[in-house]
Amino acid sequence: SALRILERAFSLRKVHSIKDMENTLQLVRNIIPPLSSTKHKGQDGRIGVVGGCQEYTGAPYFAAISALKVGADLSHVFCASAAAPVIKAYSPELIVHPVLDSPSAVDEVEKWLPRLHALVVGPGLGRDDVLLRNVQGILEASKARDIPVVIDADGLWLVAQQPALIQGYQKAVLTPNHMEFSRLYDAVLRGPVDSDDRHGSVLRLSQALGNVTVVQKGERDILSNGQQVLVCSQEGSSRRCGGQGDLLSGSLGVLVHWALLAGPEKTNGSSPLLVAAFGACSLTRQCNHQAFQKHGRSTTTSDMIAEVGAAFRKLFET
Ligand SMILES: NC(=O)C1=CN([C@@H]2O[C@H](COP(=O)(O)OP(=O)(O)OC[C@H]3O[C@@H](n4cnc5c(N)ncnc54)[C@H](OP(=O)(O)O)[C@@H]3O)[C@@H](O)[C@H]2O)[C@@H](O)CC1
Ligand SMILES: Nc1ncnc2c1ncn2[C@@H]1O[C@H](COP(=O)(O)OP(=O)(O)OP(=O)(O)O)[C@@H](O)[C@H]1O
Ligand SMILES: [Mg+2]
Repeated sequence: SALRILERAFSLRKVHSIKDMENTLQLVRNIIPPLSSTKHKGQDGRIGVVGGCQEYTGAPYFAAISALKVGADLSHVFCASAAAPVIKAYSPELIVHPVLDSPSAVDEVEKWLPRLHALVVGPGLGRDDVLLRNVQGILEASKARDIPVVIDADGLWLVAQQPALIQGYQKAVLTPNHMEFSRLYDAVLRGPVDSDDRHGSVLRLSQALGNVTVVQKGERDILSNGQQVLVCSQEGSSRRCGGQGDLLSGSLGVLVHWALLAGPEKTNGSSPLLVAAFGACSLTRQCNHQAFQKHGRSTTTSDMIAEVGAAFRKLFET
């Protein structure tokens, strides 16, 4: 019957996608640098998070600590002055610069850029005009130095106002949630998203931005660089506490650096940034799954961060 055929087609697609997922996970494993006694501090990643303001201090903390837990050696936060003491007090592991609301913010961050491998721009940034203008300058300076940038949260708000800021920049990855994707899509393609065609929508947005890598987070994550489309449906949970996106963008900062270092030979011709993004999505969802098994409805993002080590081992060190 027609129903049978449909069922069969669906299960075949499912089998296929599990195989695809496994193949892509293997590419992620290929880009992970081996731990070695001959490396010096900093070699496995110096990451900067640009975000954190009066209202939001958790988001930049989650992103920056996740980068460390995934394997970066040093994690910096460039935030507004009011957020700095708070973020420092959360963690002695982070290097916190209270510069984002200073008139010399761009210069202050630019001093550090030669020593950073990737920037994560937006977690907890807020939408204050002064901060956004400074972040615009930081993005321009990062592009001029060819530094990879992951743009999330309010960084995406800025990009929706000024898509030209990242248009065509091959080292940018955008990580919009549902709302952020609609806003970006509307700003760039001047029309509403076709909710029946998520693949096509992500593909078109990436193409319209000049092949910038786009990760649309959701029940399944859809990733595209304007050429290829990947789907990540790693099992997570139904718990949707705030901050999971910050864990994803912070992890992605490190993975992007590792992927670009490894280069396309290690990713079998696939885009390194797409492979990195797939790794960060899988890892975040696996952390969510493991934390939910222990904590159920009381799961919070801190519980997920406590799972990064075990989740990483399970997915990538098998
Ligand atoms: N601990 C911290 O410091 C944290 C701080 N964070 C920081 O907060 C800042 C703002 O970020 P954001 O994500 O809240 O963005 P924003 O555009 O205001 O959208 C929010 C609204 O969108 C909607 N909505 C969402 N999903 C939807 C869906 N699937 N389908 C439909 N609607 C959906 C929903 O609207 P509602 O249901 O209320 O109508 C929701 O209220 C940013 O800096 C970020 O980093 C966070 O990282 C968390 C941890
Ligand atoms: N319905 C869902 N089922 C399973 N996983 C989901 C679902 N929605 C989102 N996720 C996962 O949660 C993570 C964060 O996505 P989400 O859409 O919550 O980001 P966000 O809104 O930016 O989060 P944040 O609160 O940090 O700002 C991603 O890894 C995504 O895969
Ligand atoms: Mg977010």
